[in-house]
Amino acid sequence: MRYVSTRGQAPARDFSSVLLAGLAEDGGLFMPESWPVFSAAEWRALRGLPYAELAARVMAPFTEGSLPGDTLRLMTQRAYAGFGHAATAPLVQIEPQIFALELFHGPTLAFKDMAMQLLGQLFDHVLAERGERVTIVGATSGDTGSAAIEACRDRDNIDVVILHPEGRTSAVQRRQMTTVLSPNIHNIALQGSFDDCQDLVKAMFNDAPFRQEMRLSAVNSINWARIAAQVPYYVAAALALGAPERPVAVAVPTGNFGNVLAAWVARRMGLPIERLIVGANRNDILARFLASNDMSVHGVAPSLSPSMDIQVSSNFERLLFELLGRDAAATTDTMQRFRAEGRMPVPDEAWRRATALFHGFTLSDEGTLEEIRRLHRDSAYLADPHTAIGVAAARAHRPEKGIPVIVAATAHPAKFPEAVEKATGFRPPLPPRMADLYAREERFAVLPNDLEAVEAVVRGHARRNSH
Ligand SMILES: Cc1ncc(COP(=O)(O)O)c(C=O)c1O
Ligand SMILES: N[C@@H](CCOP(=O)(O)O)C(=O)O
Repeated sequence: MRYVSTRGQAPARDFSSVLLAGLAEDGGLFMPESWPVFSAAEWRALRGLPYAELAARVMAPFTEGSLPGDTLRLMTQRAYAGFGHAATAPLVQIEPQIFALELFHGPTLAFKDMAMQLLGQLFDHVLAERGERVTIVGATSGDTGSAAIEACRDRDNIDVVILHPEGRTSAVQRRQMTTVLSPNIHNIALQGSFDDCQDLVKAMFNDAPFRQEMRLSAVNSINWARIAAQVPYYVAAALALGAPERPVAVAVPTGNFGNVLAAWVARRMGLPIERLIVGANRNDILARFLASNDMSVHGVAPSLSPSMDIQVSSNFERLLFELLGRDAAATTDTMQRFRAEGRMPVPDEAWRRATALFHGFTLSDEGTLEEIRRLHRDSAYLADPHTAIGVAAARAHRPEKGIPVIVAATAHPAKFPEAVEKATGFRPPLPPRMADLYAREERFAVLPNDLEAVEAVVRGHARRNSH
C-alpha cells in the first residue's frame, strides 16, 4: 500500500516510511492511495477470531509491501498479550440497543493502548531493520502520553518527549507519565492548552532542519499507523453484533477525531456502519460544525473530560480531504485559511455529505456527572466521564430499532476518580500494579508556550542520538 499526503506536495510512501515520518513533509497527513474493501464473505471469515489474529488480518492491506503477514501477526500477538482481559476489547451491553466497547484493558487504562502497544512493536521492527533511531515528540491531553511512554520506555533507539498542558490532565494521567523515570522518557508540562502542545509538535515537524537533525517521529494520531491500528476493534465489535448482515452505528467521545475516523475507515472498507455519532464536551467545535457548518475555534476550556479538551482536531483534515474529493489543493487552502482565520470554510455540499453520516452531540460537565450517575444506578455500569459522553451521544442519536450502537468506552473510570466519586459516591480504585502511583517520584520540566524553548529541551534530550 502506498500513502499520499492530504496537501499533495510530499512524495508517496510505503507503510514503514509513513510510520517513521509521522507527518508528511508538506505539513499534510498521510492517507492510503486507495481504500481496501472486504467482501461480506471476507468479513464473515473474521468472526470469532482471537483479537490479535483479527487485527493482523484487518490491518494487512495497509501494511502490504512493508511487512510480511507473519511478522505483523507476531506483533499483534505480542501487543495484546499483556491486556488485562481475555477478550482484549470486550463488548458489554449497557441498555437496550447500546453496547460499550471497552478499549481500556491495556497497561495505561485508556483506548490509546490498543494502537500504541502495536506501534511500539512496529517501531522496534522497522528501526532495527533500518539500523536507525528516532526522537518521538508527542502532544497529549492525558492519555496518548502515558500510552506512548509505556510502549516505548527503555528502548535504546527511541527517545520520547511528551508535551502535556500544565495542570489540565487528571492527577492519575499526569503521574502515569511523569513517574516513569526511564532514561529515554522526558515530560514537558507546557504553560498552555492541548492545542498549544499539538501546534508546537507540528511546528517542530515543519522546521525541516530540526526535524532532520532530531529524526523526529510521531505517536499522535497524525501518524497513520495509529489510525490503522484503531480500525480492527470496530470490526470485531460489529461482527459480534451481526455484521455484515446487520448494520451497526458507532458513537465515539471525540477530541482529535482519530478514533471516530478509524470507525469511518472501517466503513470505507465495507463494514456496514450506518451512522457515526460524535460526542463532545463544552469544547464542541465538531458538534457545532455538524449542526450548522460552524467550524470556528473558541479557545480550549477545561472540563471533566480533559482528554477531549481540544478545539483543533488534527484528523478532521483527513475527512476534509475525502469530503473535497481528494483535492489536495483545496484541502491545503481550507486548512491554511482555518489556521489564519480560526474558522474553516467548508463548502456547503461537502458539509451536507458529512452530516448524512456524522451526528454531533454536546454534553456539559453537569450532564456528564448525571450520565455517570444514571449508568451506575440503572445499569450497574461505572463509566469514566469520556465514555459517559459517548453513551449519552448514542442515546441522543440512537438509530431505528434493530441497529445496535457501539459506544467506544475510551478510559477506565479509575483514571478520573474525582469525577466518578462526585457522581456516584464510589471512588474506583487503581489496579494493584498502580496502587503506589501517588507515592512515586515525578520528573518533568515546566516550559512556556514557545517553540525555541521546547526545541532546546528536545535537542538536549535527543543529543544521546549522536553518541
Ligand atoms: C479517554 C479519551 N476519550 C476520548 C478521546 C478522544 O479521542 P480522539 O482524540 O481520537 O477523538 C481521548 C483522546 O484522544 C481520550 O483519551
Ligand atoms: N486525547 C488525546 C489527545 C491526543 O490524541 P491523539 O489520538 O492524536 O494522540 C490524549 O489523551 O492525549
